[in-house]
Amino acid sequence: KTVAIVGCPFRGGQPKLGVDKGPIHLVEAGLVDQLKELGWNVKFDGHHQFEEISAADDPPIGKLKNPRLVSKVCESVAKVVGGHAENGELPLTLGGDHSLAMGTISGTLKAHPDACVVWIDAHADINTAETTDSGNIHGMPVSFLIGIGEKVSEFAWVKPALKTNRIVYIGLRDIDAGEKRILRENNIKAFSMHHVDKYGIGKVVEMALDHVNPNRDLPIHLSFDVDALDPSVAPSTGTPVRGGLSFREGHYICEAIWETGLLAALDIMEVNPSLADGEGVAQTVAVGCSLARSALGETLL
Ligand SMILES: N[C@@H](CC/C=C/[B-](O)(O)O)C(=O)O
Ligand SMILES: [Mn+2]
Ligand SMILES: [Mn+2]
Ligand SMILES: [Mn+2]
Repeated sequence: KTVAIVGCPFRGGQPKLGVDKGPIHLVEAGLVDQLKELGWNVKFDGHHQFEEISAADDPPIGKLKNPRLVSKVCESVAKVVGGHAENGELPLTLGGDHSLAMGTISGTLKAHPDACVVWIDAHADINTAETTDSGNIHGMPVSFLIGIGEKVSEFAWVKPALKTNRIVYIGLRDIDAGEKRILRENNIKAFSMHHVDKYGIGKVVEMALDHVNPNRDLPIHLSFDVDALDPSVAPSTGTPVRGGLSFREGHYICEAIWETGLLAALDIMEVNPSLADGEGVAQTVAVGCSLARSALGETLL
């Protein structure tokens, strides 16, 4: 089996510097060799170089910031991820901010139209152009993927290919009012940290998969935003929120998804190596690598 690492040094979906350095830190922590150790044939053709669009050429559209840049980058990522998936490889996208998931999931759905999405995050990332307060597009990718909200012509390439019953969230705890309404109105299944506390992570993952993959026969795209983890576990990330997943809960999710044998694509997003102190950065990068390993077959026994 081949895993294709797609390094995406991109920060245009959010304002903090440094998240574009996530991929290089993850690779330099030894991720390629770690995956080879697990028996994977690893394809890594270097980090993608995204063409810049100057701020002067990319004024906000409504509230949306860097819209043309985000759109262009995500469109190219969709082609790359879709290409790897169509080659029968497993694309492992390293972010970079979570707006990239507009590209990765579009790519996966092109190769696997019946794929379901397991979205691990403190946030729902489902704001539309109308509901966003920040205008940061890393808070919006899911709305484009399911095709809700006013159309933004720059994003016309994003097909509404994700059905609302094919996505499930785990780890939510910082949702905007508009997003709560969208989740409710679209009957989108979401397991917050309340549910994790109430049922335990094992039951939550089972219920999540029962919802999006009842017969365990659909390919799974796992999109993991490291801010789903508690900030004590992954401090170096742009939008940390207290009360998150423990180290083990995060890794359990990845192990359980691997156990299904249905993993088709993986995103490890929002590692920003420029925010915490040295120890916190090393810890966050190491957890990004270990989550990837767990999702790709590393077991404890
Ligand atoms: N909901 C907030 C936060 C978005 C967080 C995005 B992240 O999950 O990708 O970190 C916003 O819309 O700005
Ligand atoms: Mn490539
Ligand atoms: Mn996110
Ligand atoms: Mn998040």
